[in-house]
Amino acid sequence: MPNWLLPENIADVLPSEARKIEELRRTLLDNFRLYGYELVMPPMLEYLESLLTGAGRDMDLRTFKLVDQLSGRTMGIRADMTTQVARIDAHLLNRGSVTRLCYAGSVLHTLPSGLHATREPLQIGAEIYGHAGLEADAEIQELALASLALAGFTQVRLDLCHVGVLRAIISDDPAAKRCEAELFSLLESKDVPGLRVITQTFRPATREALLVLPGLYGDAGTLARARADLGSIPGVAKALDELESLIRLAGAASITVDLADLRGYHYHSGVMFAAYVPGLPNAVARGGRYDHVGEAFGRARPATGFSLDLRELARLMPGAERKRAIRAPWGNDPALRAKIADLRKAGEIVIQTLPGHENDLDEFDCDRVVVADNGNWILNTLA
Ligand SMILES: N[C@@H](Cc1c[nH]c[nH+]1)C(=O)O
Repeated sequence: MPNWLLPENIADVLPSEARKIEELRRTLLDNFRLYGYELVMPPMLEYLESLLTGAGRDMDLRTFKLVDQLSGRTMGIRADMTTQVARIDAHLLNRGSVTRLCYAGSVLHTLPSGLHATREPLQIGAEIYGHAGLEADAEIQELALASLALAGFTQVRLDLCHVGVLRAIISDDPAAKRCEAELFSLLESKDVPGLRVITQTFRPATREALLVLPGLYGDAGTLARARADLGSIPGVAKALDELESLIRLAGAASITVDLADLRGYHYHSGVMFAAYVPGLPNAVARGGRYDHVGEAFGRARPATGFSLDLRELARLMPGAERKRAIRAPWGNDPALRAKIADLRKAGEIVIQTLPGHENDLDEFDCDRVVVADNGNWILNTLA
């Protein structure tokens, strides 16, 4: 085995891809800043208990674990940054008012989420703490759509869901509550035969409602169907009201509803959404409300946010144009060095040709060259 072989679903990022990713990272973070989001940088690894606080079993399975040689305690490498940021809000900042935070960093997954998915996504996201109203969810959805638009995706569909519907259905049925984790995964995969089997021991009303859920997807009219089928269950109407209000707040965005699309790490507590672009089966961004995570860190704070994988988004973006650049000779002449420094100060890429490499191909599209002209260094256009 060659010693440079990388593990499965782990890859180097080569220059042209790295440039796309990095430019997108900067663009999105700059845009978050325009909305008032402050950048935070949680650690790559931390003690397992704090890392998994508030998150479900899926996150535990996805987290790489190792032993800390200093303390002897088990540490985990983050698989998701959202709960870390919730901890920062709950413990470190201790602000009473609304706090908007954003972040970008690598996360690691023990297992890939799909056959070709990376195990090292580059997660970027934004979160609002301290506002329980749907206005915060609407802002987060707007920001998710704005981020995708900045990446060149204008035809985006938002798929809405509400975890309160499932929770309301099973709340009075102890047998169903014990199977909550299994129900989540059966609903996510719309596995109706599986649902039929698992619900056999549930109350008939719970069973009936759960078997209806996978079919409740489509345009906003789905909410009326859901009301007719499930509206009498305490708690369901409130969740559907929230979805309806959010659709109204979202205005022009293209929105669909899928009441079984509960994918995620199961820390969400209310409205959830997934963003889809044409031709791709997997969501390019996910988000939603997770009001109880802060509580686990000692401070209950309403919370909502979204995140996406920059590597995946950059891969899907139309090919980046090669950057225009200037070629310059190598030399020690102070006038040449000053000319090059001025050009770089003005934001130009200037590549000095090292001796013996005059005929090498450039990674950059060099359309100009610095040449000597009567004792001056001037810029000439390259054919
Ligand atoms: N981090 C979540 C999405 C999210 C961000 N904030 C709230 N939810 C996920 O990866 O599914």
